Amino acid sequence: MEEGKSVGIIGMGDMGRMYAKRFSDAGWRVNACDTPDKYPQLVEELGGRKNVHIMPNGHLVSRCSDYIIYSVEAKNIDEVVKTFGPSTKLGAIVGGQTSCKAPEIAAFEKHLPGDVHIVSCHSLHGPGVDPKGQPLVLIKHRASDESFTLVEKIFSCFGSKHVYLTAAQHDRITADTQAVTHAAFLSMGAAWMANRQFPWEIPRYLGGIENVKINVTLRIYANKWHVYAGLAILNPSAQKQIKQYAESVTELFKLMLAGHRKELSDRIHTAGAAVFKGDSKEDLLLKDEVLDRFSLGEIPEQRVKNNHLSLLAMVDCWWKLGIVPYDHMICSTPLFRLWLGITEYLFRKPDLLEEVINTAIEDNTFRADDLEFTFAARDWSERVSLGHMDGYREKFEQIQRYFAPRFPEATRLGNEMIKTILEKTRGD
Ligand SMILES: NC(=O)C1=CN([C@@H]2O[C@H](COP(=O)(O)OP(=O)(O)OC[C@H]3O[C@@H](n4cnc5c(N)ncnc54)[C@H](OP(=O)(O)O)[C@@H]3O)[C@@H](O)[C@H]2O)C=CC1
Ligand SMILES: O=C(O)C(=O)Cc1ccc(O)cc1
Repeated sequence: MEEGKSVGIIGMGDMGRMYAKRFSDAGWRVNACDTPDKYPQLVEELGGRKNVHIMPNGHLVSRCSDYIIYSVEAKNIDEVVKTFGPSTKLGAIVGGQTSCKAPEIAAFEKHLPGDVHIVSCHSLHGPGVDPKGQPLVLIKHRASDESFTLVEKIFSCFGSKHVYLTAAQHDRITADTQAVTHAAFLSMGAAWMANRQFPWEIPRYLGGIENVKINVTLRIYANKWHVYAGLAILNPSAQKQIKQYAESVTELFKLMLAGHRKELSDRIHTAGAAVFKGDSKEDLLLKDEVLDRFSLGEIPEQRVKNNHLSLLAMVDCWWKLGIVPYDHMICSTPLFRLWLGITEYLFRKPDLLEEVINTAIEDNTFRADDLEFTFAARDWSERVSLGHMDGYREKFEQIQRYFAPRFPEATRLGNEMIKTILEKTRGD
């Protein structure tokens, strides 16, 4: 270990704990705290762990640690850095693990003493995913080469792929990848609840890419609302993406309702050509046999057709915004790779795409589902544009309660699915 250097972690939630366990297992001294009320509980849970030192508050962590990571809610970052930043050890390095860097860097610049170095980070995966091989964004915002080298050395135990970005680049890319992906899955959950459906009980939503939709939606709703609210509402680039997604959903749905086959088909093919430029015979990111393995329900013998409005709108949205999602693979999360995997699966199979367009025009049994999905996409977009955390939370937690009984099984299956599928869709 580098001459007794220590890591401080402020915020011992899901990500902070994962970091603390991995750093301490690698031999680094970890000084960690959460809010003072959680001190006794944290001491009991982790106090006996080798190299881990639980402290009552962030002042104590800040004054004795060499690299301090704020792993708190993005919405609280200003307040927390304001409180503990002035206690930072002279010449130490400070970083944050929030999913949106504009408010985090602003808080550091505002509240940290001038002698403190700033190197921020962002693990592009949730706490239950093995960091090995996953992207880890590192932002050398205000730091000597020596400080940056120390941070890289501390993180080397993760085995993640280091991606070097500025804070602004980070926020632009994560708006394209994370924020808009989450908008799609959040809307699916909202639509299923509005129709009082549990999709794993409905043949239309079982097997193949439907499994990914269900598992990922439940995975998002099983997580904490503030993670998604933070990266949608606080990221200055995210609103535009989420708004375009809602517009794409609405416009495609109107073409379907009006039965404008040619216009719909032309638009879908134009968008597909812009996004999926490569050779259509290239290996697909996802394959049927993998997709079918992870079902929460009994897969019907005969696959039920779907018009996949959510996927068509995603490609339309990328096209309208000039986004080529493959350009972001190096900086992608597991859920983004799954999402890209299923859109690619649809658009690189011409027969399936034609079937989807026919279904969209001819099969009116989807209208109720699509209507609710369209309302949901627009409602999420409006809540994000209004910028009210409480409005976002209320909707998220209502839907969370609806799906909660299935979280344990969905999380287990989702973990397996992500592990299997990610082996095939690493971000390189
Ligand atoms: N979960 C995920 O999948 C990922 C999350 N992130 C980001 O990492 C950060 C942490 O997320 P996550 O661990 O999931 O969230 P959690 O809510 O599990 O953890 C945040 C913790 O910080 C605590 N906290 C708040 N204020 C203080 C304070 N003043 N002093 C000490 N602790 C405090 C919170 O306490 P309390 O609950 O009482 O407020 C909570 O325990 C977020 O910014 C998130 O966006 C990044 C990658 C993935
Ligand atoms: O993979 C995803 O998109 C997730 O939902 C998990 C996640 C959430 C927040 C992050 O900042 C990074 C990863």
